[in-house]
Amino acid sequence: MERRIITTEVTAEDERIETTLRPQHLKDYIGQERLKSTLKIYIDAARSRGEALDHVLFYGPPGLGKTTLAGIIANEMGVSMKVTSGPAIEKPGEMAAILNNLQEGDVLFVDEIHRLNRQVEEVLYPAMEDYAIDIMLGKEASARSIRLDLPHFTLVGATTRAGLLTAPLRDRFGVVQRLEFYTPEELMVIILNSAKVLGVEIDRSGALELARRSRGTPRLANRLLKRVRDFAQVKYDGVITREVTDFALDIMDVDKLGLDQNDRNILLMIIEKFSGGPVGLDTLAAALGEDSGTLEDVYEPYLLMNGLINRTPRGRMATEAAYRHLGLEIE
Ligand SMILES: Nc1ncnc2c1ncn2[C@@H]1O[C@H](COP(=O)(O)OP(=O)(O)OP(=O)(O)O)[C@@H](O)[C@H]1O
Ligand SMILES: [Mg+2]
Repeated sequence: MERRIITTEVTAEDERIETTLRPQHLKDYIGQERLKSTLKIYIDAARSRGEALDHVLFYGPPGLGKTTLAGIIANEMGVSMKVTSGPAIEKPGEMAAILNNLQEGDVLFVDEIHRLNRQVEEVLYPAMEDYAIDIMLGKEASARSIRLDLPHFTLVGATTRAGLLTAPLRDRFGVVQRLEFYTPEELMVIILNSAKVLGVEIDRSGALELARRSRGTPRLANRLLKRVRDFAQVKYDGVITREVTDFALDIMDVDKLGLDQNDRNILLMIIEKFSGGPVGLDTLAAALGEDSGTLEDVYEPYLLMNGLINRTPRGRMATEAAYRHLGLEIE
């Protein structure tokens, strides 16, 4: 698929602005109310006992704030955070070294944790359960393993693909939390905050419209805010209003629901090529030239949430709302 402004993948530009826009404390983190109140209880309890927080797994679509939450946990616990990711660690020894360098209470954040290979993952089992690693010394007949104690630490794992996590790994997390899409009202608050940090002038109706078209995703909201600001500066007097937002997002091909051409292509494919469905995930992915995992975890959740597609035992179906949204007649 074509490169899109509304991609939820991290771009180089995002990396720069995300560090400045990322909330540092729970009280500044907008939305995810249920998750926040649960987390707050665990954090307060661990702190009052003077213990490390239990291991936490965050899952959900990209750009909803998993990495941000990991940082917040470290800040709230008053500890440091070490960051790594599933694909970055190739050998068990590398994981053992990372674990061995942690300080008491530290947060180890493992992004894309579903991509750890099996041997590396096995190092985590005793580490998470008993705060220990087993190290093999010697070879073959003379081989023996010694157990090395680790400081009590908190593993925070993040994944967009919870279904790919192995059961033994998933079971070792005491806290498992799913991130939800944000409401337009929540995104509006995030946008107004970001605008302040970026020194952009925006009015409430501009912010709300931008929020409605950001696919429930803060990362997109921040990215679209920056693009709309460019339009406001060049074409208008610098202030982002509803009119500027509409103008800019229409040009960027982001529609009223926040769908872009790629999202609409998925709906059109189901409707036109597969008579509205049902069509199996793999068949649909092949027809679109897209990876089925990406289709399922990146594109589908938002379409599902908006009631544009249904998942049935026989495959995906376009709903009446999808026909209506695209201005098509139901056959
Ligand atoms: N609740 C929030 N309040 C304010 N800003 C937020 C919130 N959640 C996320 N953001 C903003 O969105 C950006 C993306 O969030 P983050 O990087 O934490 O997402 P993620 O879930 O880790 O995504 P990925 O799955 O792609 O790694 C952050 O830099 C931050 O600016
Ligand atoms: Mg992240």
